[in-house]
Formats: sequence, C-alpha cells, structure tokens
Amino acid sequence: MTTTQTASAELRELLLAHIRDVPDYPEPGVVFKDITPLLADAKAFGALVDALAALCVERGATKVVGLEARGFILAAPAAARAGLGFVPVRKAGKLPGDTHGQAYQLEYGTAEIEVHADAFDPDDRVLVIDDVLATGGTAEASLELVRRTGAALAGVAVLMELTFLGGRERLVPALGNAPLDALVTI
Ligand SMILES: O=P(O)(O)OC[C@H]1O[C@H](OP(=O)(O)OP(=O)(O)O)[C@H](O)[C@@H]1O
Ligand SMILES: Nc1ncnc2[nH]cnc12
Repeated sequence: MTTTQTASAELRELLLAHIRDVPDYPEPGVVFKDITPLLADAKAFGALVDALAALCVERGATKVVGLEARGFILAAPAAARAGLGFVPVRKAGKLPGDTHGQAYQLEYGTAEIEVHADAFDPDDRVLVIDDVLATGGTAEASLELVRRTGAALAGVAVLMELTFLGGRERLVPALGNAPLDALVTI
C-alpha cells in the first residue's frame, strides 16, 4: 500500500475551509464532518470532482465504485469526468437481482452493503470512492465485495481520512498493493 499526498496545499486548504464540524452527531462523542458546505460551493465541489477524476486516470481505473450515500455524490461525477462507468455499492435491499452482501461496523453503527454480482467484467480495475475514511469498516466491506466479484482493485480514494480512527491500518490486508489516496487528512 502506498501513502500519497494527492492534493496540492491550495486544494487541501479550499476543501478544508468548506468542511464543517458538528459535535455529538449522530451520537454523543462523535464529531461529524459535514461536507454539505463543500457540495454547495461550486469552486470547491468542482475542484474536488476534478481531483478525484484525475485519480481515476492516475490509478488506471476502468470502473468507479461509489459507496451509498455520500460516496455517490463524489464518485458519479468523477467517473463521468474521467470517461468511466459508475457502479453503486448500496445499503442492503436496494439493488434488484443477484448481489453480493457484506455486513460491517462503522464509527457510529452497523450496516450492510451490496453490489451487483455482475457489476464488473473480469478485466475491470475498480477504484472505490467515498467521502470519509473513519474506522475503515465501510471501505473494508466494500473491498470484500469487489474481491468477491473477481475484479481487480485499482485503489481507494477518499475526500478525507480521519487518521486518529485507524482506518488506513485496518485496510492494509484488503488493499494489498493497491493505493489509498486521501485528499485531506485530519
Ligand atoms: O470508516 P467508517 O467508520 O466505516 O465510516 C465511514 C463511512 O461513514 C459514512 O457513511 P454512512 O454510513 O454514515 O452513510 P451516508 O453516506 O449514507 O451518510 C461515510 O460516508 C463513510 O461511508
Ligand atoms: N466523523 C464522521 N463524520 C462524517 N462521516 C463519518 N463517517 C464515519 N465517521 C464520520
């Protein structure tokens, strides 16, 4: 696994200036990183999508996965801008037809996610995109889903990594040699 500083200082500053801390949400003790101010700012959102699209190309992805729900908001425009198809990883029960499913724990609860069993071609290289890497439970579950489809992993890219929650260390076995890119670290 490689660690990369993928954003310029200027981009990091722009992104961080539009992320809002909400203490004790959704439960006491959690500081929620709210990205809605960033999404609402055309310059910051555009720069974020551009940076993620550049990572799709740099990592040699052929398909882009977004993790419901906030991951969709970032991954879908990045995939389109990079000229790649988008694959949704959804919370359980939302995808019709054959799926792979994986339960997991995240910073503030438990959930289960699914992907279509036929979402990828055997020669696809998949980049997984999400907004936040916290404990890594969600990303780890998504990598297990990609593994079960038989597709190769191009990497994981997140807007923000909460380093104090240890997600990067947790992802090491599932990432193998694939990179984890975080545009900003907190
Ligand atoms: O690293 P972890 O501890 O797993 O936490 C990170 C995940 O938590 C949030 O998702 P959430 O399930 O709250 O869903 P949302 O995107 O629908 O708000 C966030 O969007 C990440 O997917
Ligand atoms: N602290 C946090 N803020 C926003 N999204 C999260 N997902 C998991 N932990 C989070």
